[in-house]
Amino acid sequence: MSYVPPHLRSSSRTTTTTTTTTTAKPSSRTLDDQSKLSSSNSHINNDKSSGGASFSSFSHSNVSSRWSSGALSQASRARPDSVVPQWKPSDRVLGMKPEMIEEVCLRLNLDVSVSPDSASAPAPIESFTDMCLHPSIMKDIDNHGYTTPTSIQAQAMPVALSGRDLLGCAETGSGKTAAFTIPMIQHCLAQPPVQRGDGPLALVLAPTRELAQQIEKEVKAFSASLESFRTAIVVGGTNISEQRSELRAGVDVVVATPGRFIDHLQQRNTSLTRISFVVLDEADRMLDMGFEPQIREVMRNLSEKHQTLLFSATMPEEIEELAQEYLTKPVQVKVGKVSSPTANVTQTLEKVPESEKTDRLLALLVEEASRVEGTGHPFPLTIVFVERKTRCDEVAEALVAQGLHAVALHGGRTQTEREAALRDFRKGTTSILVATDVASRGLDVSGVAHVINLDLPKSMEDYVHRIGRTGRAGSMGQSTSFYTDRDMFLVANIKKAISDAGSGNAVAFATGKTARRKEKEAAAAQKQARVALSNSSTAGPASANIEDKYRFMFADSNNKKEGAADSAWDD
Ligand SMILES: Nc1ncnc2c1ncn2[C@@H]1O[C@H](COP(=O)(O)OP(=O)(O)OP(=O)(O)O)[C@@H](O)[C@H]1O
Repeated sequence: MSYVPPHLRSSSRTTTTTTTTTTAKPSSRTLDDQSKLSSSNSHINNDKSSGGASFSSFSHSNVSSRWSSGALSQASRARPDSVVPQWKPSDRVLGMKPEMIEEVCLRLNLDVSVSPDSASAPAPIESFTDMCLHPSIMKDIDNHGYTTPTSIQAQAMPVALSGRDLLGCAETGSGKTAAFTIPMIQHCLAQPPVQRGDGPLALVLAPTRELAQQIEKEVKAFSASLESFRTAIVVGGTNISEQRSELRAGVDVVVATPGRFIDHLQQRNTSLTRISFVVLDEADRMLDMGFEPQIREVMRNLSEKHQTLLFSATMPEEIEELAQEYLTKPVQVKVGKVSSPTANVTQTLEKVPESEKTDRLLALLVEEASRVEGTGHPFPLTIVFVERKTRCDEVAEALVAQGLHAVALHGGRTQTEREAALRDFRKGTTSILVATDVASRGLDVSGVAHVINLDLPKSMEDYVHRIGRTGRAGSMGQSTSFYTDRDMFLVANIKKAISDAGSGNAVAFATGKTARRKEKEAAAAQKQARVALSNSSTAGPASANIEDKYRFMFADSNNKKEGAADSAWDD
């Protein structure tokens, strides 16, 4: 196959209208659901500060929110108090001795810590049965095919079920979603039923629409057997009026991107009044994307008695700052080394001049296509990450022109296009997804075999999340990253990760603002050095002899600061 450059081809993308996805089940919670729940709970008290106390005396009078009270039409009706489910694990777990707990933590590679003035963390639980969950949730866990909790689930679930705040960190693809989804549903079942005009009982905020939609599916899956459980997805790019009716009717759980959720609060379509369970998934990404004001606004206006869970595969210092501000005596659960690439992915680095990247990508993919041809196997699902939206379209077009099944996913496409791209990729009808960082966090597509970084990301954190789209849930994956001279600082880190993984030594990277500043400074210093070298080796200020491979560094388009928003902004 020969490569046709993008400028010689025509683009025929169409724009379509938007849709909305919401879940509504008819009636409010049945008595049966609640009686099953109380039988699955014990009668110990739970308290965030002590590890167990009752929230039953909770009152909303101290909530100073613009949105939290009186936001909806039925504001005059007294809101029921939130309840901390009086949960306890099985007697077997309750009887575990400290040395047994230590042995389980060691075996599951768990690092659990609490602040000195708070109660110790609940014991990790190695079976779903030992969690004494509502029978319908147990049924749905079974239907989902989960037999044993993953390490993060083993520890995070009992923490969440006991009403404590949590800072959870575990590698990509390790099951963090169910670690909060399952306890969240159990928590909601213990609350007085939601009525029309009530705000939700639980809120999950996620950085991108795709991730929010995926989490909503997971909530639905684990609440499928609960007749009355209602979940709403609230993301930008979809029909706001349908979301409004859904929210006003009253839902148990809202899964949202921050911007759109704030829109609904401002329009008084929902409120924070009844929220007693909050999850910030990929919180560091939300901060990166500029959602900090929205997150703070929500967190500041919540009722006093609520529990908060923060999850990510990387734990930059901003997250720890956020945790300090908004978590009350949290239990910190870390699985393995924090912020390191998953050991399930074989990482390869390849130096490719900027101008040759697309050709090299095509060669790689065409070679792969010939390898599977005639074997009866489909082309392995592959994600190609690029830096910018425009490049994303160009690369996808280049691949399609070669007869490969590729589609672009980025924040510049319509919601319908984004959903269709991901749906086709999930189904396998499109085997190559060319994406910006909008797809780098949390996306779980089973069978992704290869992640290719056509452009390296800006930080090690993003690298860890990107390559974590493969090698999930214990499967093995492969990553190939192209790099140029401008990426040398990041490349040094990746090389270290590869050599450490080779020696069985997962390495934790410095992450967060400081690390990113250092990465930027190092890149700028390298660039300056190259400019100086280039100037001194050429005849004059025109620097006409800049090698082609360095030209991108001087081109105007390269200086345009499109920022994280270009790759991943969502609302
Ligand atoms: N206990 C379990 N048993 C079997 N499969 C599981 C279990 N828990 C989660 N999984 C599966 O593992 C995959 C990864 O889970 P999930 O998407 O929650 O990972 P994650 O830790 O949130 O990853 P990321 O950091 O990339 O967001 C999913 O396909 C999920 O269905």
